[in-house]
Amino acid sequence: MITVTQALEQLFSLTTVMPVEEIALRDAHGRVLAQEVNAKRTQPPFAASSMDGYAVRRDEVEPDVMFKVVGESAAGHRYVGTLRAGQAVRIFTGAPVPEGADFVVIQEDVTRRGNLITLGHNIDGKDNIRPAGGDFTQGQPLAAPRRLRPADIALLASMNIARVPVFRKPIVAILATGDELVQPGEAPNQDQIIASNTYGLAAMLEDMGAQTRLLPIARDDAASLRRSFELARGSDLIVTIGGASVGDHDLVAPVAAEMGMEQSFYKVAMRPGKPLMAGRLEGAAMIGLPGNPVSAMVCGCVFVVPMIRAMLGLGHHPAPERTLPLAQDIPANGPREHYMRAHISQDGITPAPRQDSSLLSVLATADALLVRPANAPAQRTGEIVRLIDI
Ligand SMILES: Nc1nc2c(c(=O)[nH]1)N[C@H]1C(S)=C(S)[C@@H](COP(=O)(O)OP(=O)(O)OC[C@H]3O[C@@H](n4cnc5c(N)ncnc54)[C@H](O)[C@@H]3O)O[C@H]1N2
Ligand code: MOO
Repeated sequence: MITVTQALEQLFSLTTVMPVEEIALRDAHGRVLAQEVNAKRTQPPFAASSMDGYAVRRDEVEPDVMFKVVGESAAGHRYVGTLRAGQAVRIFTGAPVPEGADFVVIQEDVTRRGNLITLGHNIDGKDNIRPAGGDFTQGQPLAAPRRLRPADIALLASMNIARVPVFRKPIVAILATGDELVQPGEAPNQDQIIASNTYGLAAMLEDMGAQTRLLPIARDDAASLRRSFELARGSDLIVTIGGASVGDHDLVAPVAAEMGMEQSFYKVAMRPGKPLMAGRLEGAAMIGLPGNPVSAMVCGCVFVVPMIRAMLGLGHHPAPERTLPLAQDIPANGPREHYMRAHISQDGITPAPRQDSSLLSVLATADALLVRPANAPAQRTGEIVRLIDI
């Protein structure tokens, strides 16, 4: 059996970076910027007032000094003309500062009578002016690759970039197998259960930027599986769920092999997730996840999400980890790396008491996967351990 790190390396080598497409800014949230883009303008394009008040000349600002108000500069409508000695221009937040002015007195520090203003006594040295280009200048880059967050979308809009080059979403076909499975909403017979991890994985991978296709559930026979694999054609990644172990009805590997799958590996020294397989099928990467719902979801987090990130040009990185102290003693680990469903509190991290890989209710209420290396010794409360937030 290979290690999780070795398996991840092999999975990355099965991936290719998606081609670039150009999309409307409105659709770009969450997408990965594929090429550096450059600001098409300078922001602000003019020196702008940051407050509502009066634009004047700094060298004339003193308590009790009077100015004559000669006009107005509003956002979108500048004052045309040059400010002369003894003059003030009424100005509003975001408006261009008139020629000749280099200071804005806020209106709270001014008394106005008709066209005359008198300055008060509380004026500090702050000019209340945002210089031209104070945010960014024309040509300023936004570097790629980068997953576009809401603040990036606002910045790109401000840069007047209406169309954005992004990596195409990888198309992921998700294929569940098993005579016992029916779709949510259907009526199972007494021996059947509901296909669950298909839906969980689709949600997880869509969150990461994939486009998923849920294929019809394949029955436990070679012909049905073959038909499902054929429906997966045209996808960039095929994720199968179940049928990966050693039972008489575990047909994924033999059917995929018969269809030409070049296998990279089978079985990883991890818990849950041991009967994981991967390879290449008709130009697409393929990963076969174990059927146990928690095993499939843990493998999704540890392997499939990093593959999607790699396909989106974000590099070859394992799921991000951090560390916390243990909130209780834990026993030694066995020979497989263990991804324990765990809870986080002020005291640190605590593994859930039940770790069976069928328990979705435990996974759904967990905060993290506590990562225990193979053969880790028993550890005491307060010792530092690794975890993946989920
Ligand atoms: N003799 C051995 N038996 C098993 C071994 C082993 O090494 N020797 N490994 C065990 C481990 S570990 C795992 S994990 C499972 C993986 O088995 P499969 O990948 O073949 O999965 P299935 O047998 O098809 O299903 C397992 C379990 O999960 C349920 N399932 C499957 N698909 C779904 C789905 N889409 N949604 C919800 N639940 C699903 C299925 O009904 C089974 O209960 O093998 C062990 N056995
Ligand atoms: O590896 Mo299985 O995924 O332990 O339940």
